[in-house]
Amino acid sequence: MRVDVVTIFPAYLEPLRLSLLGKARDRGMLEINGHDLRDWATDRHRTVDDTPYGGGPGMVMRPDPWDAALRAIADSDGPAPRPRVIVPTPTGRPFTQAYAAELAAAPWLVFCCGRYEGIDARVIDAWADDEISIGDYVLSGGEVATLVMLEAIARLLPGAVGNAESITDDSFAHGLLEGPVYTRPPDWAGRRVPEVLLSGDHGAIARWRRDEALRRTARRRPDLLAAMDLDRRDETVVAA
Ligand SMILES: Nc1ncccc1[N+](=O)[O-]
Repeated sequence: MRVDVVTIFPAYLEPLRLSLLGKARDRGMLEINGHDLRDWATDRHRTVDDTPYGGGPGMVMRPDPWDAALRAIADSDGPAPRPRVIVPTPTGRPFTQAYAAELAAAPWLVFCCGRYEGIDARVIDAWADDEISIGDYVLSGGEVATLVMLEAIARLLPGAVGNAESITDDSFAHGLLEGPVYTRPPDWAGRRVPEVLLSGDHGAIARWRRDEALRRTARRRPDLLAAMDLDRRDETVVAA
C-alpha cells in the first residue's frame, strides 16, 4: 500500500517511523510519503490560507495550493489508477473497524490534513472520496486523526501484525468489546485471576470470555449490542 499525507506540519508524521507502522514500512508493505503543502504555495510568503467569504472567525485553506499538491501526487505514479483521497474532519463519516478494513484493501490512499477552519469546499468537492471523522470533538488539524487512521489500517495489512489471531479477536472484530485480560502472577495485591482461566478447559474459557465481552459491551456500549442478533444464551448473559 502507498500512502501520501499532505500537511503544513510534516513533523507530525515522524511517529509513522515507529513500531508497527515503521516495521510495515521496513518490510515494504507500506510506503508513506509526507508532503508539505507550502511547497505548492505560489507567493513569496508561501501562504496557504485566507479569510472566509461571508465573514466569520479564523482562516480557510485556499484551493489552489491543495489542487496543485493533489495533482502532483495523483500524477506522480504515471497511469496508475487515481488514489483514494481522504479528508479527516469532524464533519465526516465515523471511522470504524469496518471502515479501516475497507481502506486497508485500497492500493493507494492520500490523506489531506486540514488546519484552521478547514479546506475550501471546492477542493473537497473536486478531490475527496471520503470525509472521515475519528470522533465528536475538535482537533486543531487532521494530522493526529491521520495517524490514528493509519495505525488502525496498517495493522490490518496482511502480515503486519505477527499473530493474525490477535486481529480476529480484537474488540469490534465480532461486534463486541473485548473482555478483561490477565497474566502472571495468579495472585496479585490480594486479587486472583478468575479460576476458569487457570482450568485448562478451553470450552469453558471461550464461553467465559464471550460472556465477559457481552457483559462489558452491555454496560459500556449498549449501542453496539443493539446492532447484534444475540442467541437465547447471550440474551440471558446480558440480562443477568
Ligand atoms: N475531530 C477532528 N478534528 C479536526 C480534524 C479532524 C478530525 N477528525 O475527527 O478527523
